[in-house]
Amino acid sequence: MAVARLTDSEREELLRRHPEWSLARDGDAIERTFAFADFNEAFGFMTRVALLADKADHHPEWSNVYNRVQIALTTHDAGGLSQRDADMAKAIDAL
Ligand SMILES: C[C@H](O)[C@H](O)[C@H]1CNC2=NC(N)=NC(=O)C2=N1
Repeated sequence: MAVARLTDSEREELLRRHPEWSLARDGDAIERTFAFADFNEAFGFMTRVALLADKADHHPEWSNVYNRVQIALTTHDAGGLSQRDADMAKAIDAL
């Protein structure tokens, strides 16, 4: 399914609203790294993100090493950033 990519000004707005995320992959993704007290906390967070992501049918690209979780958001169906990534960043930031 085709999804619209964000315009440059929409991308800037996304970063303004979510300053802890940064652009990656030539502006086609945003990334954020989270650090927790330990693995249990990190994995609990991942579980909450997983439930959100599946409900939204929008899935993160991520990795976990002990207490750290690195998340990249991009929209495969758009070949870059879309409103779905902005919505997911907002939902993750609200956890
Ligand atoms: C068929 C299904 O709705 C699509 O493949 C969804 C699933 N999750 C997705 N997640 C992400 N990050 N990008 C997508 O384009 C995407 N598309």
